[in-house]
Parts: sequence; C-alpha cells; structure tokens
Amino acid sequence: MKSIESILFEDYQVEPAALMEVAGRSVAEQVVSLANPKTVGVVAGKGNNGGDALTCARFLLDRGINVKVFSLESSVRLTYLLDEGAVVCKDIKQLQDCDVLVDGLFGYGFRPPAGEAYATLINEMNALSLPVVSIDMPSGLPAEGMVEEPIVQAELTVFLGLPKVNAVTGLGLMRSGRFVLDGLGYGRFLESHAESLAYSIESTDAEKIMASGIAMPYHKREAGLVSVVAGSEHFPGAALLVVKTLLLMGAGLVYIKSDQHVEELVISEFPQVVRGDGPGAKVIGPGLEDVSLALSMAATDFPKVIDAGGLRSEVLEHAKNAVITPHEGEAARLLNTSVEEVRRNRYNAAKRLYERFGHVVLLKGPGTIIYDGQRWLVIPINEPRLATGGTGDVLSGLIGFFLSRGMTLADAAVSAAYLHAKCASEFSTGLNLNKFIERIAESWWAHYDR
Ligand SMILES: NC(=O)C1=CN([C@@H]2O[C@H](COP(=O)(O)OP(=O)(O)OC[C@H]3O[C@@H](n4cnc5c(N)ncnc54)[C@H](OP(=O)(O)O)[C@@H]3O)[C@@H](O)[C@H]2O)[C@@H](O)CC1
Ligand SMILES: [K+]
Repeated sequence: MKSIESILFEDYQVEPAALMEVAGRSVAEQVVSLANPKTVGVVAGKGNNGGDALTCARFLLDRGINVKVFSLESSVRLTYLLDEGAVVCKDIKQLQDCDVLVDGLFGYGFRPPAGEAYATLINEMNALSLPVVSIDMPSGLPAEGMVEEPIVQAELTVFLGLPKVNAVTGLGLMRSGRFVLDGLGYGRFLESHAESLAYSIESTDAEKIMASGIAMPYHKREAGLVSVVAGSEHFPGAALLVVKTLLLMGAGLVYIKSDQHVEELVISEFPQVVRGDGPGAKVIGPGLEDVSLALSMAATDFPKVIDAGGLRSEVLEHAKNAVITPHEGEAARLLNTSVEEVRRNRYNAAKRLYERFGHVVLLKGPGTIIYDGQRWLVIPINEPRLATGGTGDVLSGLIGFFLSRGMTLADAAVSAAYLHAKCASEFSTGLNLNKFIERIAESWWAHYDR
C-alpha cells in the first residue's frame, strides 16, 4: 500500500513546498488572531516543521511584525528572513521579550526520546511562560506510540492535514492546548485515505450516531428499560445520579437493585423506579461495594455498562455483552501495571484491556478513548470539569440509556462520552451535578424539536 504522502506527491503532483506555504500562512494567521503580537519568537528545527515555522515567520514579517528566530539550521528561508530584518537568537532566553512563541522544533518526524540537548531546549521554551502556538503538534510529542515528557505546552496547536493520534488524548491533548485543524486543502482526501485506526470524533459524527437513539415510543417499553445495580452505604448518591440521568434522558422504565437502604432512598426520591432487577440494559457498578451483586448481574446477555465497583477481574471475566469504563487508575489495576504506564500509551492500554477481557473499553481521561476491538474512537475534548466525583456515575447512566435504545456498545459509549464532555464544557463554573444532568438531558431532548 502506497503511503498517503506518496499518493499526494507522486500521483497528484502536489508540491511539498506549496503545502509548506499554505501551512506557514495558516499558522501566521492563527498567531495574529491569538495574540495580535508586536514581536514573535520563532523556534525552527531541522525538518519540515522548522520549514513551516520559517515560512510562517515570513508572513509575519510581511505584516510588519517583529520576528526573532532561533533556528537549528541555516537555510535560504532563514537568509531571506535576516535580509528582511528578522533577528537571529542563539539562546532561547533571548526570546523572553516576545509576545508569543511559534513552536516549529519537531512535527510528526520526531522520534523519542528527545535526548538531553533537545529536552533542555523544550524545557527552556516552557520556562519562558509565553503563549505558544505549536505547528502540527507540540514539540516532543511523537505522532504515535509512547508519550514522554518533556513536551512543549502549547496554548494553541495548528494540526496540519490531519490530527495526529497522540495529540487528541491524554498528555498529548493537554499539551496541545486548544487546537485548530487546517487540512491544507486536502483534509477530506487525507481523512478518507488515512490508514490510522484511531479516529477523532467530531461533533457531526457524534450527532449522527446519537440520532439512532431517538425513539418515538408508543409504550414505556419502547422508550428503554434499564436496571441499575449501584450505590452502597458509603456511596448512596451514585445510585441517585445514575437513576436521575436515566429518567431525565427519557428511559421508559428504571429498576434499582442495591442494598435495602439505597433502594428505599432511590424510590423516595424517584417514586416511578421499580425495585429489583428487570429486563433490558444494565448499569452495573457506580458506588457499588457488594461485588456479589455485580457478579450475579454481569453474566446476563443484556447489554450493559460496567463501571467503578464492578471493575474487578472476576466480574469482567464473567461478564457478557459489556462496555467497561475505567479511569486510568482502574485500568492500571486491571492490567496489573502502573498509572504512569497507562498514561504513556492510552491507546495500547485500551487495547490490552479489550484483549484481556473481551469487552468494549471506554478509557476515561482527557480525550476519552473507546476501543471496540477494531478501531479507537477518540473524543478529543479535555474537560477539567469532568475530573470530579460523580461525573462517572452520570456517564454510566448515559451509556445505559443509549444501550436501552438499541445502540451498539461502541455507539452508546461514543454518544455518552461526547454528550457528557460537550455539556460539561458549556459550564462557566465547576459542575453542579444536578444541573449537569439537566443540561445533558436538555441537549438530548433538543434533538426531538428539530
Ligand atoms: N508531509 C506533509 O504532507 C506536510 C508536512 N509538513 C510539515 O512537515 C512536518 C514533518 O516534517 P519532517 O518529516 O521533516 O519532520 P520534523 O517533524 O520536522 O522533524 C524531523 C527532524 O527532527 C529530527 N529528529 C527527530 N527526532 C529527533 C530526536 N529524538 N532528537 C533529535 N532530532 C530528532 C530529525 O532528524 P533526523 O532523525 O533526520 O536526524 C529531523 O531533522 C510536519 O509535522 C509538518 O509540520 C507541512 O509542511 C505541510 C505538509
Ligand atoms: K511543533
């Protein structure tokens, strides 16, 4: 199979230098709209990422913006800049007085580890504490594979052509900051020809998938049946959050199976809930301490989501037809490894969990990953508001709801993770979980009014 680049460059005779012009101009526009700078510092490495940076510098100079360049290599591009008044710096610290930094040290050609000299360079760039616009990827982040610090902390990253898989999840997503994608005029072509198995879910993809969960029920059974196995003496609220999510989303009938105290609490708050285990989708584990309950429910054929207290090897080995939703700590425990190891390669951790237990995996964290045995689907949202207690219970409720509407395990996980992250990012403060659930449900029900 020919590489996607050779198809572009050979078959369609696209000039790499022409792409660099489009890329350089695009980044320059982003720099101006981000910072409206008087002076820009440009860091250029030896490869084409550096070429993009020097091209960007030319567009900035041409707008009358002062440019200071730290370049690892001399080239005609650099000569032109110097002839036109750019200042060369031999030390990163000389860029301190700039308004913004353009990071063109490494792009997708970076191969870790950075080595001492480059690691120092990256640390020095970060120590300037300037807003950084990274070209294609924050330097130090490899496009694929193991992720290691140091990585440039960008405020904005301009993804060129396609988002690179490591830039949309975990540490890579955090270091990328906000991002924009410029397909350089070939975005659709690249997307349809890319061989990567990781796919970033855009809002249009998510809306399309979610639409399959819209029901016009004739009867409550058609609106979705869900049994919740959640809550315990220490975490009774988890059951309430799951049930509230299900009811507000529009589930037709909700059952609660837990200890007596939790069942009574849920029914006093939501009298329409039925005690015991019912038919239909299952939400197993939020706030659950009694593993035997999870064990007894996990082996049924009904589609189910297993979270928190249900995420035990003995439950998962036993379970059928499930999506499991670990955070990195739970993933590490299930894989018998460290959180750091999971974080270094989130894609691989999701895959290993699938191989170990055979369930669809939703790995939480910045840029949630869903792995269904064939492809990784990523929700490229880093939402700090979700790093709080109780949000996982809401997510489980959402997955259970979408499963009850007949979605596949992966589609239910994608729909839930997308809606969850999108609605969290609409808050201007931390999350009040009751309001969060209401916001999610309003967003969902708006589909019915279209
Ligand atoms: N092709 C396209 O469609 C388009 C591509 N475009 C741009 O090209 C970028 C990719 O460019 P690229 O392939 O030249 O690689 P790049 O990221 O600049 O880095 C390679 C340099 O880093 C070096 N190096 C690597 N690892 C290292 C390490 N650990 N420690 C030290 N050095 C290390 C490596 O050295 P070498 O290993 O060769 O000795 C080489 O010098 C891409 O991200 C985008 O910005 C756009 O212009 C438009 C369209
Ligand atoms: K870069």
